[in-house]
Amino acid sequence: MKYVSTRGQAPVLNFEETMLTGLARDGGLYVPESIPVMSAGDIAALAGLTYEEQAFRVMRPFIGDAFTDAEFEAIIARAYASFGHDARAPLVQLGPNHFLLELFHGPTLAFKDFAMQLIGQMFESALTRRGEKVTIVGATSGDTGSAAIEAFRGLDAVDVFIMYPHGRVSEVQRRQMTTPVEANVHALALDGDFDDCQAAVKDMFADFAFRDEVRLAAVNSINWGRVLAQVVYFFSSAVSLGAPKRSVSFTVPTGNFGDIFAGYIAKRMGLPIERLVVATNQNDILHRTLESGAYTKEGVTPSISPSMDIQVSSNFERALFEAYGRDGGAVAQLMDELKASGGFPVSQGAIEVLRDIYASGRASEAETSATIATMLERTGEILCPHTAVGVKVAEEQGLSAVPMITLATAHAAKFPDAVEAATGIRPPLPNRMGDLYQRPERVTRVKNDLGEIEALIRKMRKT
Ligand SMILES: Cc1ncc(COP(=O)(O)O)c(C=O)c1O
Ligand SMILES: N[C@@H](CCOP(=O)(O)O)C(=O)O
Repeated sequence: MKYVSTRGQAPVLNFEETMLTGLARDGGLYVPESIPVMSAGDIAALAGLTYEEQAFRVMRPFIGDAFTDAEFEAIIARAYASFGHDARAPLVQLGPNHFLLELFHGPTLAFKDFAMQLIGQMFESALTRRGEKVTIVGATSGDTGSAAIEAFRGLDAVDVFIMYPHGRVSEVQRRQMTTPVEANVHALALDGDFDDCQAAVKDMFADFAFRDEVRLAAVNSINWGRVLAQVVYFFSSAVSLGAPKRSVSFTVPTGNFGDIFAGYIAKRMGLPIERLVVATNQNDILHRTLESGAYTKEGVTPSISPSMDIQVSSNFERALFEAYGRDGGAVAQLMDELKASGGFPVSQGAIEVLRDIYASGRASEAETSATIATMLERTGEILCPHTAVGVKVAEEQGLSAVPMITLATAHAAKFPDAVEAATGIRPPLPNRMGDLYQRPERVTRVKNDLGEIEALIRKMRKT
C-alpha cells in the first residue's frame, strides 16, 4: 500500500514512512493511493468478533509490510487493554432507530484514545526496530493533547510537545496534559486559539531545517494512522446493527474533520452507510461551506464544546482532494488561497460531490445545553456538549428506517461546568482517573511566535 500527498508534489511513501513523516513535505496530507474494498462477506464475517479482531481485519490492508500479522495483533491488543469497557466502543439506544456510539471508555475519556493508543504502540515498535528517535509536536483544543500525552509518556524514542490554546480548554483536559510527570512530555499553553496552534505545527513542518534537525513527527489527524484507527468503530457499530445487510447512517460531532473522514473511508471500503452527517457547533465553517459552496474563515468563538472550536479544518483538505478527482494541483491552489485571503470558493462539481457524501447541521449554544437536559430527562444519558451537538443535529435529520448512530466523542465528566449548567448535575470522573484534581501541574506558557516555539522545543527536548 502506497500513500500520496493531497498536494501531489511530495514523495510517495509506504505506511510506516507515512506514519513517521506526518505532514507531507509539500504541505499536504497523506492518503492511500487506492482504498481497499471489503466484500459483503468480509464485512458480515466481522459479526461476533472482538473489537481487536475487527480492528485487525479492517486495518490490515492499509499497513503493508510495516508489521507482521503477529506484531500487529500484539500492537492492537496492547492498545485497547487499558479501556474501561469490554466492548471498547459500546452502542446504547437513545430512541427509535437512534443509537449512541460511546467512544469515551479509553484512558483519557475521549474518542482520541482509539487512535492515539494504537499509534503510540506503532511508533514504539517501528522506532525501536529502526533505532530512531523523533520529536512529536501536536496542536490540541483539548482531547488530542491529553490522549497523545497519555499514549507517549515515558517512551524513550519520543519527545512530545503539545500546544493548547491558553484558557480555552476545560480544567480536566488541561490537567490531563499538565499533570503527567514523565520528562519526555510537555504541555505548552499558547496565547491564541486552536487554529493558531495548528498553524504553528504546520509552519514547523514547513521549516525544513528545523523539521530535519529535530526529526519532527505528528500525532494530529494529519497523521494517516490516526484516521485509519478511527475507521474501525464505524465498522464495529454498523455490523452490530446488521450491516452489511442493513444500511446505517452516522452523525459525527466535527471540528478537524478527521473522524467523519474516517467514516467516509469506511463507506469507500464497502460499508453500507446511507448518510454521513457533519455536526458543528457555532464555529460552523463546515456547515456553511456545504450550504453555500464557499469556505470562508471567521474568527473562532469560544463555546461550551471547546474541542470543536476550529475554523481551519485540517482534514477537509483530504475531502477536497477526493471531491476534485484527486487533483493535487487544484488542492494546493485552494490551500494557497486560504492562506492568502482566508477562504476559497469550492467549484460547482466538487461541491456537488461533497453534498452527495456529507449532510450537515449546526447546534447553537442554547440548543446544545437544551439537548443535554432533554436527553437526561428522556433517556437517563448524560451527554458531553460535543455529543449533544451531534444528537441535536442527528434529530433534525428526521427519522428514517435506517438506524442513525451518533458518535459520543467524549465523557461528560471532561466538561463538568457545561453539563452542570444544563442539568444541575456535576458528572464525576470515573474512579480510575483518581486524584487528577490534586496532582501538581507543569506547563510552559508560550507566545504565538514560531521562532520562540522552535527555540523552546530545541531547549527542552532530551533526544
Ligand atoms: C470531544 C470531541 N468531539 C469532536 C471532535 C471533532 O472531531 P474531528 O476533529 O475529528 O472532527 C473533537 C476534536 O477533534 C473532540 O475532541
Ligand atoms: N478536537 C481536537 C483538535 C485536533 O484534532 P486532530 O484530530 O487533528 O488531532 C482536539 O481535541 O485537540
